[in-house]
This record gives sequence, structure tokens and C-alpha cells, in this order.
Amino acid sequence: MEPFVYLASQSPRRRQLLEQIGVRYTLLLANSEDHEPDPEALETVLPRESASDYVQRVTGLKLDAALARLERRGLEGAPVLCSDTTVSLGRRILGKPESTREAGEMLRALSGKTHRVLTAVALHTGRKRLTTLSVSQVQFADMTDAQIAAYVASGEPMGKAGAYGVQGHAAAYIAKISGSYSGIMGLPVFETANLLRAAGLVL
Ligand SMILES: Cc1cn([C@H]2C[C@H](O)[C@@H](COP(=O)(O)OP(=O)(O)OP(=O)(O)O)O2)c(=O)[nH]c1=O
Repeated sequence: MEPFVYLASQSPRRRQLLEQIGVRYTLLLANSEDHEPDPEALETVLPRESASDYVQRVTGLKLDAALARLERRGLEGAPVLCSDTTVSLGRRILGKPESTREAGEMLRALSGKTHRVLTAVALHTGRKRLTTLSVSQVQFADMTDAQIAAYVASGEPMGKAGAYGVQGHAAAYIAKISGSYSGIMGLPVFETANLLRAAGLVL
């Protein structure tokens, strides 16, 4: 029997990656009756917060919101999964760009450098809360201003941490990765499978 979870995520990549490891899911998204704050409001970095503290804290907040949704729908105790991805370059934390201008700035900062991509995953089932963190290194080749402008114009950077998708055209500029390809995309499949196994959801 395939494992089943409620997936509290709007990200199409996370759905695709769960499907890849044969996990069945039902989306658990906020509706207007949930009266939840705008999800972007959760994603504020605290002063002096490290990228790993930040991504794990935001994932915890997403899980809290998901548990409240489960309870409102009379589904307490059902397995629910959520995740957050962030990019860190030196001391800077790069979230999702708010404008094409910001996307261009992020890509200029990443060009020719190595950065880290952190993805935290949280699973709650019964009374158990299990979490994991995947950290990868990504080395970008130099990008010219014209290449950055063309990539931004493609629309791909929007909605993605660090303004790029490893699974998309940005791959043409990624010289090297070390870590978890799926983690960079938004859901580290090996670590997620381990969480599901640890929770006793056979896999
Ligand atoms: C670095 C990188 C990020 N991303 C995406 C994954 C995430 O969807 C997004 C980071 O934003 P998140 O805030 O982690 O997730 P989300 O808002 O898209 O979805 P939800 O909170 O509902 O689960 O960046 C890629 O698709 N490819 C990449 O190479």
C-alpha cells in the first residue's frame, strides 16, 4: 500500500517530487474560511537569524498552520507534510523575488559564485512531529547581464527562492551541485522518504 499524506503546499514541484517516490497525497490548502494571514507574512527573516534557523522556523510555522486546518476539517492526527526552501549566499538569505528587478539583482549576486540551498521538511502524524533539513551547494557559472535579462524575461525566476529553478533553463548556468537535486527543487526525496519511514508510514 502506498503511503498517504496531506500535503500543505502550493508548490507544483513538491507534488511532482512526492509522486516520484510513490506517495499519495491530498492537498491541504488554506481557504478563505481559514482566515490565515498572507503566507508571505510568515517569511520574514528575524534580525541575525541564520539561514538554517530561518528555514526550519518557517517550516514549523507552515506546519502549525496546516495542523490548524486539519483540526478545522475534523482530521486531527492525519499525516501532514510541509516544507520550505531558501537560498543563502554568504550571510544573505534570498527568498522568492518580489519583482523582476529583484530577480535580476539576485541572479547578479549568484553569478560566478557558490551558494547554499536549504530545504526543511516537517511531518506530523498522530502526536509525532518529525523534521529534517537538507543542505546543498550550488555553483553558478558567470552570467552576463544579457543572459540574466533573458532569463528574467522568461518568467522562470518568479516564485522560486534565489530567483532560479535548477530544473529549468537555469541548469544551463549551473556548473556543479553537491547535495540533493530534489532538495534544491523544493523537496529532498530521500530525506522525505526517511521521515515517512520513521513515522511508520510504510515506504
Ligand atoms: C532553488 C530553487 C527553488 N525552487 C522553488 C521551490 C519552492 O517552490 C520555492 C521556494 O518557496 P517556498 O516558500 O519554499 O515554497 P512555496 O511558497 O513555493 O510553496 P509552499 O510554501 O506552499 O510549499 O522555490 C525551485 O523550484 N527550484 C530551485 O532550483
